[in-house]
Amino acid sequence: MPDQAFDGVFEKAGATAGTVPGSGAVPAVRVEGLWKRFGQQIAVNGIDLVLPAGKFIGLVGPNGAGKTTTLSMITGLLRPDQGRILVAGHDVWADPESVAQVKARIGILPEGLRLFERLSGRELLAYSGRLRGLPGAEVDKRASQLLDVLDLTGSQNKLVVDYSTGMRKKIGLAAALLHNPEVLFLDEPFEGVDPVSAQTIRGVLERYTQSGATVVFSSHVMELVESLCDWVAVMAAGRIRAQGTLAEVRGDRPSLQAAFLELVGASGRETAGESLDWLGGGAGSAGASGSAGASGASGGTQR
Ligand SMILES: Nc1ncnc2c1ncn2[C@@H]1O[C@H](COP(=O)(O)OP(=O)(O)OP(=O)(O)O)[C@@H](O)[C@H]1O
Repeated sequence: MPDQAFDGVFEKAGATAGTVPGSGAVPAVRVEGLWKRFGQQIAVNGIDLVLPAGKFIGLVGPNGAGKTTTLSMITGLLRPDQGRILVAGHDVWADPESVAQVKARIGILPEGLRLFERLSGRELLAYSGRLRGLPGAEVDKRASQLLDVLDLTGSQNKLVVDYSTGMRKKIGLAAALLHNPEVLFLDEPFEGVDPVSAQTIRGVLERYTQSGATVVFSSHVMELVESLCDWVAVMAAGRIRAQGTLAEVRGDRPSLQAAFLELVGASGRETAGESLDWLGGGAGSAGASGSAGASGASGGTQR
């Protein structure tokens, strides 16, 4: 869990950008008419999105909804076909210079995280910090604090290639936080992370948002989003189905999960699988007509 030792990293979130995150004046992200197509597939279908600063924001949607594509365009990794994106008031795709300016203000933990495998965890942080232009002593201090809080001090000299999935998420998160960004984008940050590490990550992120910074993360786990986020955007089939405070998106449904299923048109899927009447024991696994020979070399022996 974050403690006093961590104050130095987050106490002036966004100070390097010269703005006051969380003031409410400028949204962390504003997206207007955003489109992305891959061949015949429309991944992002003309979306508008406003994500307020200083919030813990969940971007949720079923598989293939367009979440990763949207986050990639917002973070300057993938060029949109059409539309405008402002991050902390800066137009991401206006020109090459603006992409660089936005990248300096944000941190990213992307999907399918690719790290420099032949560096140790500590070397990776040192490299990330220097790449961000931080002085060496400051990088050392922050790296030590992050390694400590994320329970990686004991593994700091191990090569990243030898890290477990959860350790990779944590060192990736540390690298994304090191320069104290204004907005942090995380694609499935809790995937493959054990409950103890998840709790640690959660504590770090909560503290970070309390300092005025913004976290935008994608997830499939509604309970997690419901317990962490104060703002939610629901995406399906390349469109935004709902966006607003957790209470607004949930409406009068009993849970975010219920609201989500309704919003993405998946209510009533509880009976999905009924057509798989051959699946499972005791349902006549040999089949109705003449399949015993194909499936039952043991001569129809049933266990
Ligand atoms: N590089 C690509 N080339 C072709 N199609 C792509 C590419 N990237 C994404 N897509 C398609 O765009 C759609 C949206 O994909 P995306 O990865 O953004 O969804 P997602 O919401 O992040 O899904 P998941 O929750 O499964 O990670 C999908 O139909 C996907 O197949």
